[in-house]
Amino acid sequence: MFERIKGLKFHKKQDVAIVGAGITLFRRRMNETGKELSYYAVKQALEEAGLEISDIDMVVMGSAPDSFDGIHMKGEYLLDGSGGSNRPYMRVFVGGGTGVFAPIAGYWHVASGLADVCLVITEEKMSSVHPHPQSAFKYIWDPILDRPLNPNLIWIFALEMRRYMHENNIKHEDIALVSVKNKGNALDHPAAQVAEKITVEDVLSSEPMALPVRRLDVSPPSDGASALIMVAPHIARQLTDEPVWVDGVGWALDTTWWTNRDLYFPRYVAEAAKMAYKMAHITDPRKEIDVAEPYDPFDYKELHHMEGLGLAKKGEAPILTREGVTARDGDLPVCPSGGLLGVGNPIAATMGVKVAEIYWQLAYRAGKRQVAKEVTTGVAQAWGDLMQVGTVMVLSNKR
Ligand SMILES: CC(=O)SCCNC(=O)CCNC(=O)[C@H](O)C(C)(C)COP(=O)(O)OP(=O)(O)OC[C@H]1O[C@@H](n2cnc3c(N)ncnc32)[C@H](O)[C@@H]1OP(=O)(O)O
Repeated sequence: MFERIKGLKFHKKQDVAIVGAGITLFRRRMNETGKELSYYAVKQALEEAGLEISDIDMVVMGSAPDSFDGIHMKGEYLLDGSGGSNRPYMRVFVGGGTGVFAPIAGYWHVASGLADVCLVITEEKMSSVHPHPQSAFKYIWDPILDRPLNPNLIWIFALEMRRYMHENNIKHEDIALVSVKNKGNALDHPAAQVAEKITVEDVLSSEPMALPVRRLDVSPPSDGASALIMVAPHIARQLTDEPVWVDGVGWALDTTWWTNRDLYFPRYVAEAAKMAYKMAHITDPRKEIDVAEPYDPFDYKELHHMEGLGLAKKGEAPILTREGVTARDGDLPVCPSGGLLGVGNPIAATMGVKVAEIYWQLAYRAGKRQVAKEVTTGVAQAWGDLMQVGTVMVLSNKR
């Protein structure tokens, strides 16, 4: 098969299905190593797929900066817990975008025909960083122009949130609704760290971090792991009557210079989505996507990313949220998992609340989190790196 995606030539040997997923509890897990967390997630995914570790052809590991676990070359460190020994194993990494980039790399392995069964495992252990995970973020910036300003992520997101609010004339109340929705949805997620029934007033009166950002606008640092099993069609048909297929993948990185991007719109997500939608033959995402998991480490980011994904026009995502369209029983459920705001944010391991959640929704295996409407197509997206990467995957339960 030959497809051409936005100037790229792509030879697909076979389709790719997801047949199992696993996720650990997201918490400060000081007593367990990253290897142990990885093992728990892999075991759960294999059990769901009905496979043994000996059935795995290749392993893709995704994890964000080494400094979180405090172990240089952490891919090698995590190899044993990830089931990667004595088979082809690779680590991929685009910071916070890794939770969707790792399954994109799993897709390459199977779609190219190199593997029929690929295990994708993502892990993060942020509690290892002293005095606080924010101190590790300090070292991701340009050493000459950015670092002397001593930025942390909260400080940077305050700039971006302010710009988004200003450009689209959006009030903090409208943004806070995302936190209320996602923390409420997370009450039904067994892995959740900060699930809570809260109000807009709770968000607006929570501790100021770097205004306009307040504590309840923000996801917490977490430890955790998640896993996915991606297989060729002939294996999928042996394992399940309900495989979920990868229809499109896309990724894009914008410049790392803050001054050269307009922070009100995530162009990197729009470029990544364009690539994934083209591959999935999606021309009108608002109509054709039934359920979405955009990346939501901060409440305004869900809105920002919905607009980047073409699920809402620029400045329209807060209106859809206010009207209940994005609720779990709405016309376009967004973050039915509870997202990073409710389940937690162990950076790369959020694959378990993004791609895995869309897989569970499309396989009708999401239990209490299952959205009310009938679903055939969903999109998962992640963001991060130096806050300029978009990674997108479109899934569907139809062939
Ligand atoms: C690409 C991306 O994903 S970008 C986003 C990357 N992630 C981040 O930047 C993390 C952002 N959040 C934070 O750094 C922190 O939440 C802060 C700085 C806002 C608050 O941190 P602190 O007040 O120092 O809290 P600290 O991290 O010490 O945790 C203390 C407790 O509060 C909880 N907590 C921390 N932050 C939050 C939060 N935002 N919401 C709810 N609970 C929280 C923790 O779970 C912890 O509970 P535990 O003791 O039971 O484990």
